[in-house]
Amino acid sequence: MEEDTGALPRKEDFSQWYNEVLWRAEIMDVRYPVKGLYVWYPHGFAIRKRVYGILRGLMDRDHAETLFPLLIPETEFMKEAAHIKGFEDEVYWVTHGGRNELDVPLALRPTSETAIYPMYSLWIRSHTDLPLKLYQIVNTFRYETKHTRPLIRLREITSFKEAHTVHATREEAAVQVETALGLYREFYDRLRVPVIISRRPDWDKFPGADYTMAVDTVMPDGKMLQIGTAHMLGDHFSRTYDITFEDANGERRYAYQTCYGISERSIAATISVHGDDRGLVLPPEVAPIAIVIVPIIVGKRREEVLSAAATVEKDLRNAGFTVKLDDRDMRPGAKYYHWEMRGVPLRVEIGPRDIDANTVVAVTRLGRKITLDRRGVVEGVISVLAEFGEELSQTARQAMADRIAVTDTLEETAEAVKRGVAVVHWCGSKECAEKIEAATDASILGSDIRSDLITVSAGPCIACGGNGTSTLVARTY
Ligand SMILES: Nc1ncnc2c1ncn2[C@@H]1O[C@H](COS(=O)(=O)NC(=O)[C@@H](N)CS)[C@@H](O)[C@H]1O
Ligand SMILES: [Zn+2]
Repeated sequence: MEEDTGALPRKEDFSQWYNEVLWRAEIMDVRYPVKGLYVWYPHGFAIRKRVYGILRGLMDRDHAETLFPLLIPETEFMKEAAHIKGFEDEVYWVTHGGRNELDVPLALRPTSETAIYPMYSLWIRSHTDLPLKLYQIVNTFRYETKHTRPLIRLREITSFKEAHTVHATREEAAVQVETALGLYREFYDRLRVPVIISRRPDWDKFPGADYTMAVDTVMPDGKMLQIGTAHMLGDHFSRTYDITFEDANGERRYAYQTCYGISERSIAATISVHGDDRGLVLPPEVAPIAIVIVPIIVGKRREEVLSAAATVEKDLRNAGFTVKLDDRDMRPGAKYYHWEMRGVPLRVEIGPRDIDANTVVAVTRLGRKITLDRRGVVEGVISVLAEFGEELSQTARQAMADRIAVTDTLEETAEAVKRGVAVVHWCGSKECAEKIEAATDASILGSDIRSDLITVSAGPCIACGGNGTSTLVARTY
């Protein structure tokens, strides 16, 4: 890859910072000649592998992973009216095989309900087949007409985790939606990314769903990014795709369903929330390299320092860390710059003084310097990295808290959404929503808010004075 040249834009110029850090930290190459499609650099792919390793670990607790075809026949795709309406402008179609025109055009899956549910109809017969909880991690395709952005708004979503569950009752499906939200909260806790959960207004729900619960985070520019959704599908799709089961009394019943998805926006959020002016800052759990060892070579003790560094590298690797010993013939400062850009959480420096004192110096990516006893270096590193992870969580949580404002008037709200999310009382009516969105140049994100940073309350709608409940208003990606 191209070598580092010059400083990054400051993080407060977030848009430029984000674009530049993607290539300087070797995450994505955006030069692929199809709009909305991008290429994973190996370093970015290694981060993706760890992020989705965490997600798989959580999903595999009580889901089974599977894989459905990419191509969906028009006959199946066109069955669910609301679903089609929501996706008809976004679907890519395959119309030819070679020079032969296909008798049935095939959709590239924008999401997989219409690929999966005809098969669920064949598989599900009895209540003993329920609940069925499957997921897949695939690429999906959406002909996004808004501004595309790497990891954030793609035409090929390369890392689309979609879960599709089937239940005997609406109540059980509703519980599953809550379970999915708990799983997403746990996933984002592991990425040290703070989230706010809310229920999307009806006009923003998933096409064909009863309701949509969304997981959002505040980005450094104050805009909200939707980084996960969980949908209650009710029995809409089971009636369309004839997913029925025989209940305990032998009655044939329509099933109730949910689906919930996460994409590489999870990685966009991790990069954006934790990064700083020197580049990536990665939580230890997702860092391809957790520790870089930099030997401080002075004068004639070069060999001694290098061999001491190699021993520490061996000890840390045997303890299970991914460690890199950077023995390149470069100034230490240039090495620090290189690894800070790539978000390595911990640097361990070893020089002649450390050998004599039988210590090593640990420096976290956030600049905390700790001298560790050489003998206890593994235990020392374990606790420094644990504290580092906690520090990331707290810093990110505080940054989000600083961008949440409770506002009582349209004017205050219009101000607040310039730098973050406003919590207002809204009566739930469409006309008031339009008034609020027009006055603030922002969007109603949702009510039924779940966040320990926000106290939900009732109060006069800021547009009409009627009975309102706490609702999020913010600019969005
Ligand atoms: N164009 C896109 N690029 C990147 N991520 C996207 C894009 N569109 C949606 N997402 C992400 O994918 C998540 C799931 O997409 S969705 O449309 O809301 N839901 C579904 O497709 C359901 N079938 C859940 S599996 C969204 O919450 C959002 O975080
Ligand atoms: Zn109102």
